[in-house]
This record gives sequence, structure tokens and C-alpha cells, in this order.
Amino acid sequence: MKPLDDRLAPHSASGPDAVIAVSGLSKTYASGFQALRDVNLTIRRQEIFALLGPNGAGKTTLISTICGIVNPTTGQVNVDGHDIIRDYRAARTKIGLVPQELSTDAFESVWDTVKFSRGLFGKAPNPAYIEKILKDLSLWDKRDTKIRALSGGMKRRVMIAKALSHEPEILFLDEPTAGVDVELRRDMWEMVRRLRENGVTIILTTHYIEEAEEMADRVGVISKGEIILVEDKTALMRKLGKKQLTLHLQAPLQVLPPDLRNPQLELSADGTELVYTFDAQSDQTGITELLRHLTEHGIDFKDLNTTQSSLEEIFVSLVGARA
Ligand SMILES: Nc1ncnc2c1ncn2[C@@H]1O[C@H](COP(=O)(O)OP(=O)(O)OP(=O)(O)O)[C@@H](O)[C@H]1O
Repeated sequence: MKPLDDRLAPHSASGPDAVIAVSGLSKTYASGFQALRDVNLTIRRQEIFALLGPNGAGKTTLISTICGIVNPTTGQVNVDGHDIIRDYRAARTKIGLVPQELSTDAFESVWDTVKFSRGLFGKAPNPAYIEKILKDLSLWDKRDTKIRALSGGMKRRVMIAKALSHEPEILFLDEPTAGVDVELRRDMWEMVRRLRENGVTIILTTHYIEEAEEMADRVGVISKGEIILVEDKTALMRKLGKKQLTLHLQAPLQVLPPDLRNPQLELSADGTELVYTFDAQSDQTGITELLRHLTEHGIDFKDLNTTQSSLEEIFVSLVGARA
């Protein structure tokens, strides 16, 4: 088998740190529906990668295919040097998957469920390791409790404990915080960060853009089965983000003077604020000219502030542009 680097060469994000390489991946379900279209994607070792996309975009299909649960129609997936079809067992052992739906045996105890999951991967028992995960996930006190007696949030933690039971190097979290309360969401974020510090690569899908904004090193956007963008989160926000300059006026304005009217400038409904939207990357922001015009018109302001558009706005504009 060729070294990993060689096989990853065609992809821009390739390199010695690549841990998953997806190339030319398509999936057409038996119904004839094409859920993935020529997906090329490289995941770097020890990164937190957030996959964003609207409902039905293909996030779960992509994750399930990488995890070997759904068969690809065309293309290859390589997980840390193992082809997911030819070398299924080795590839699967590297991966922990926390699916969207809670599916555990309601009558088992927490401890037994997690221990059993580890056994499924043919790993020798390691009670000390299981104890550590249960403690990390605040499940230690519940170790003898039957799953059915746990709250929804606790059940979700059990799903994570199961996914981690065989010491995977890569963890997939499909909508990890859907429907969980704020406290559990924060706990999960904390846990994901800790796992990454311990060398685990994390791929998560989410509908909560603020989750990607908070957590991700890189963001991938999928729409109608196609990856339309993969970018470093900070660079993405810098590159696509529009900035807004808000001027708080000394005296309210009824209307904008005609020669100040342009699509970038908006007067708030109560006339007390002027909001100027500009491209943060441009050499010519137009701010100097705007301020000069305001002075000429005798429009004074008492304060100003700038804001950067959020990942959510960027995401909506990206996906919306393809609708
Ligand atoms: N087994 C299947 N047979 C036929 N079509 C399917 C099957 N599984 C998924 N699909 C379709 O493939 C598309 C992608 O589904 P997928 O679950 O991957 O999307 P998603 O991005 O994860 O959506 P969500 O955010 O709603 O979970 C959807 O249109 C879905 O209806």
C-alpha cells in the first residue's frame, strides 16, 4: 500500500497529519435518491471539524459511509491508512460513532452497556479505562443504574461512553447537542476539547452554528450532497464576513440626504443610528468618504462601534445562494 501522504496528494488539505481521506465519494440510495455527489474531503489528525448543512443535505449519510455503515456507490474512504471496504475491521476500530438517535439496551446497567460495547471491538477488558470514561462523563454515580431509569441527557452521555469504550482515535458526533439543555451542551463542549487534547480527532455535525463557531478548527459546508466549502473557521469568518459600522447619531435623522443613499448605508427605523456595511477585506472600505460626507451634511455622531457578521450569517448566505 502506498504511504498515506501519496494517496492524499490530490487533496488540498492533505499532509502527514491527515487521518481521514474521502475521495470521489457518491451515494445513491436504493430509492434512486443521490445523497452524496463526488465528495472529496480530508480530515486532519486531532482537529475538531464541524460539518454544517441544512436538513437532508447528506451529513448523516457522509458520516455513516465513513464509518462503514452505509456502502458508497463510488469513491474511496481511507481511515488512518485503512480502506473502509477492504480493511473494514481495522478502519472501524479507529472510529467511535455517537449516532443521532439514542439506541441502547434499556434493561442493562450503564457499566455493562459500556463494557459490552468495548467487547464488540474485540478489545480486552479494561475496567480502569471504563471507570475513567464514566467519571469523565459524570456517569460514575450512575454506573449501576439501568439505562431506562436515566434522563435523556444522561442517556446521551452513555452513548458517548459507548462510542469511546474501545479507545478510538476518531470520534464522530452526529448532532451531539440536539435537544439538550445549555448545561449539558457546555459539558459536551468541554468534553470534546478534553478528548482532542488527549489526541482524539473530532468530527461533529450540527445545526447550531454557534456550536461550530465555538468549537471548530475547520468548517465544512454540505448542501444537496455536495461539499461546497471547507475552510479554517477563523479564515472563513475573516474572508466572508462583512463588517458593520454603526454610528450613534447626536440627533435623529428623518431621512438620509439623497447623495448619501446607497445600498451599504441604512438608517435605523427610529433615525438614531446609521449602519454602514463594508467588506472587511477590501482596501477601500469607504469609511473615510462616508465620514467626510457626514461632516459636510452636519451629521454628528456621539459614538460608533463595529461588528463582524457571524458564522450563521455566512452559512445562510452560502447555502441560500445555491437554493
Ligand atoms: N436509507 C435511505 N434511503 C433513501 N433515501 C435516504 C436514506 N437515508 C437518507 N436518505 C435521504 O438522503 C438525504 C440525506 O439524508 P441525511 O440523513 O444524510 O441528511 P442530513 O444532512 O443528515 O439531514 P438532517 O440534518 O436532517 O439529519 C435525505 O434527502 C434523505 O431523505
